[in-house]
Amino acid sequence: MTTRKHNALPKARTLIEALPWLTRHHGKTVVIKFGGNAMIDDALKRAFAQDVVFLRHAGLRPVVVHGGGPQISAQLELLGLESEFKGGLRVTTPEAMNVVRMVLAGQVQRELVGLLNEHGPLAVGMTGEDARLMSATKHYAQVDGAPVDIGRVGEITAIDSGAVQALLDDGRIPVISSIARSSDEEDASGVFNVNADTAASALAAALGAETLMVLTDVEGLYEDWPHSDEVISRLTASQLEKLLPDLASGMVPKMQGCLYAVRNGVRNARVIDGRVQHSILLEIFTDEGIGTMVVPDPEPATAPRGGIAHHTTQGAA
Ligand SMILES: Nc1ncnc2c1ncn2[C@@H]1O[C@H](COP(=O)(O)OP(=O)(O)O)[C@@H](O)[C@H]1O
Ligand SMILES: CC(=O)N[C@@H](CCC(=O)OP(=O)(O)O)C(=O)O
Repeated sequence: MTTRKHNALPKARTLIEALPWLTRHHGKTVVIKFGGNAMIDDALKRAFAQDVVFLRHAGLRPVVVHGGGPQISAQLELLGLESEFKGGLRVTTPEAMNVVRMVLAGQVQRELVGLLNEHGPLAVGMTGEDARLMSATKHYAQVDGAPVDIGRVGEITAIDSGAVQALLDDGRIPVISSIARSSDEEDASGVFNVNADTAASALAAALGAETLMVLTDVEGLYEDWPHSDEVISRLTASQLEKLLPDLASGMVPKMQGCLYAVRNGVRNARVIDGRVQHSILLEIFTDEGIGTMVVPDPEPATAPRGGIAHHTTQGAA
């Protein structure tokens, strides 16, 4: 005879807590940006893949846009090439462009596609070059108010999301590298390096996604980085716009992307801690939520009173 002691109530409670969120998100598109700095170890990458597959089986339409900044820098270093950033963007010589393309499409994307496909024939990798997904023109960085040439860095001019929509309709999970084709006639065979946060936000807007979720290596947007441990839990587009000039380094394209997304039809944009295993599920399916959420400005008639919401956490420098 075998006996079993039942203690299923906490598990059932967790599942029931997810019910309203499952109902709310069913059929909705979620663009998830997986930052290179959040891809710390194999366990985290596997948990990320499990979460994305979970979303897909729960009836959402997840799209992954991945980064790979640290991985590109490591490869450039191996080749004896230095990494330089201006205005948060990599100065991309034609030589570096080949490395960016090789690392993003040939290494990082392949690894994520492989991890997702351990769960079934789900993931399909693309770069922005495929099916004309992303077209771009040369981008000049703004340094001290002046435009600076940073090489083959692209500014997105058009998104053709048809192939991504078709993959989603077919139940697949698109995994996208942020390389764009040139939209300039005199540079027809050229390609551009696009910041992955920027690419994810442009794609989220083009797809009419419900949510843009950006996984990075901090808990969210700190109000007074690097001095304070206060994470801003929720803010409106206008509140974010006022903070933008004071933001530094990698947070600049991230928060610019969140602002662009919510101003172009995405219902909310969130920055969450990719170092926490299963952070995607915690954010989407539990009542607490983690990280920072940016929402569109309220309609004037329903404008809430009060300022930016915060939660204090451990860990900021
Ligand atoms: N206000 C801020 N709040 C949180 N992080 C900030 C802030 N300002 C700058 N940062 C920096 O931005 C980094 C995240 O951007 P980045 O390094 O580009 O990550 P990813 O590879 O995930 O895109 C953080 O690790 C932190 O060093
Ligand atoms: C123009 C530019 O800076 N492109 C980025 C593309 C990768 C990226 O954005 O990766 P993370 O999200 O991990 O930072 C780069 O070359 O590093």
